[in-house]
Amino acid sequence: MVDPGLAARPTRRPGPDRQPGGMISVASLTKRYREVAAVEDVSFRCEPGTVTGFLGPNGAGKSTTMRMICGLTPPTSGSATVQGVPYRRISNPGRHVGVLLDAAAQHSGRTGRETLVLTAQVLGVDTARVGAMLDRVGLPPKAAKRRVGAYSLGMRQRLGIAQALLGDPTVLILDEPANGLDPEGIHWMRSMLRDFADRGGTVLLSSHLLLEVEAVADRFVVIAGGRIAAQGTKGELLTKPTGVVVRALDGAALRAALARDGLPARPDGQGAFVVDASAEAVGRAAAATGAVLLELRQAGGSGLEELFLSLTNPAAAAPAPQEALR
Ligand SMILES: Nc1ncnc2c1ncn2[C@@H]1O[C@H](COP(=O)(O)OP(=O)(O)OP(=O)(O)O)[C@@H](O)[C@H]1O
Repeated sequence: MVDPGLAARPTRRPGPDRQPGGMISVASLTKRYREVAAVEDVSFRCEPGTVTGFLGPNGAGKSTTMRMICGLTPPTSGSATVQGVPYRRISNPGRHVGVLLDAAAQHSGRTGRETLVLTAQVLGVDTARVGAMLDRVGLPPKAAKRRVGAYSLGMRQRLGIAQALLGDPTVLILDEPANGLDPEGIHWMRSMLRDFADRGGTVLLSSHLLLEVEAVADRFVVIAGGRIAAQGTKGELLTKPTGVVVRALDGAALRAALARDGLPARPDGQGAFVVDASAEAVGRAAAATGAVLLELRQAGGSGLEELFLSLTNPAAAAPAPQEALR
């Protein structure tokens, strides 16, 4: 549904009374470059109040998808909207949607401060906000006076995030924003994004590094070879732990003991067995034959990283239950 106010208003008053973030909606988005299918039939939604981690290996199609959402690359087919409106139809979009797609694309001859002052003027934002914004992203006054051409990648990322936030948007679309950030910067960015979403904002955040977004994202969209490989919350994507892992000094004796008690055991490939039974039942079976146990614990579910690797590079990880994910 189109929000008529979004396209009609030239600017929107920022402040505590701002509207909740808009929905990002991507429907059957496809982009082909001659024979290369960069993005194929990709659909997902990002809800207000959430951080969506957009994950995939190099060349998976993340940047192309985000460029299509932001109206920079025309799709071959399909559509993308922000709060019901195609990005290009949003009036003064920087007041609604903060975008950082390529931190290296900033004008290298301007200082950081000049870059933000210019952005503020274009957006119709009070240039007095620039100082506070530089402070917020951790660019000290001395750095703000230097030309962007002399900035490190991490400093450019901070400047790009400041630019994205300057119009006090309710939606953030950030492509690999943690690239080049130091550990303190990554920690700061996570807190900033979490706080942004917790105040009702909508965040779409891409990365090829799962662990980078795992700490902050509510939902994950995994893309590989231009197609959606999986999407959902962490809870939806991971298999639940079942059974116990048990290891004994004498594995063969333990297996025989478990079989005697009707407890089927399968080797985990590392000298232990996974048994679909309670720890007590397994412990009692072992005790009855005097087996010496070296380990007895609850089996873990599949980790998010293992899942990500199995979806994006099947050769690198044990198979994941993909059928359950689609
Ligand atoms: N302008 C273009 N012309 C031809 N092919 C392109 C173009 N832009 C992207 N591609 C191809 O589309 C595919 C997806 O690229 P894209 O940059 O979207 O991936 P990505 O997931 O963002 O990768 P990375 O993590 O490395 O940034 C790649 O095979 C890429 O080579």
